[in-house]
Amino acid sequence: MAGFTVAIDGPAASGKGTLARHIAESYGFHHLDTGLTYRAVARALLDAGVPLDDERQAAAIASQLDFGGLDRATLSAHGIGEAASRVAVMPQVRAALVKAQQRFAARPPGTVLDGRDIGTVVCPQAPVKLFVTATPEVRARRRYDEISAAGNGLSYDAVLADLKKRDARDSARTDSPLRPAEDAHLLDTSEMDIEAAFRAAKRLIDAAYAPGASS
Ligand SMILES: Nc1ncnc2c1ncn2[C@@H]1O[C@H](COP(=O)(O)OP(=O)(O)OP(=O)(O)O)[C@@H](O)[C@H]1O
Ligand SMILES: Nc1ccn([C@@H]2O[C@H](COP(=O)(O)O)[C@@H](O)[C@H]2O)c(=O)n1
Repeated sequence: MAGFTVAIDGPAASGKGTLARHIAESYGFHHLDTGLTYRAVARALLDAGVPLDDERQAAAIASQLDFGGLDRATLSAHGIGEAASRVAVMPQVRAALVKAQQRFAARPPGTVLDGRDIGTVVCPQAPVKLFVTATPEVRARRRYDEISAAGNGLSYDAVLADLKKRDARDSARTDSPLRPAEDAHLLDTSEMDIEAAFRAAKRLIDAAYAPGASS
């Protein structure tokens, strides 16, 4: 019996991961930040001194990735996002990761996956799809605050430029570009705090989710 899946997509630093974690905690669902899977492949290539565009080696790493060992604290470093988005253009890497992400998505009683292609490719049958956005300036401000609080010295302008560059690459790639699924609910959090975004998502989930029933 398949579990209930909440599919969350959106551009960098839109707040999709924060929202996904709140939903998972509130409903007792398993959460997968699929961005970490692309980041882990990029990290492994960088550590091994392998060029980021070596599709064969990248796909081999992707097909053996241990989803249980993804360490958000180290992989979420700002610089790895750029490397991950270069790795994420390669179809063989995506195919390997999507297969494992789909296995994860079937876990009972339910799952929340966040990324760029969850509603369109990984879980097109998900009963609830959210596309989380905010203006580039708001997203850059949030990410800048996060990076500054961690003691790192990037300027706001550098963060904004990085986010725009990564969003452009993610949206323009041929395989599984960043875009909302046709049946996704748009959630613009530019003027919402984390709690308001969660309340809006909860209304949509509660309208579709009956605990104990299969999806
Ligand atoms: N609605 C919100 N209001 C204010 N701050 C928020 C909101 N949502 C998220 N944040 C903050 O913005 C930053 C980015 O959020 P988060 O990491 O969830 O984004 P993301 O879309 O998952 O990013 P990435 O694509 O890099 O994985 C975090 O510091 C988070 O605490
Ligand atoms: N489903 C996904 C998730 C992520 N990516 C790529 O990984 C990069 C890093 O993701 P974050 O969510 O951690 O920022 C992202 O820029 C994408 O290139 C993806 O393609 N598909």
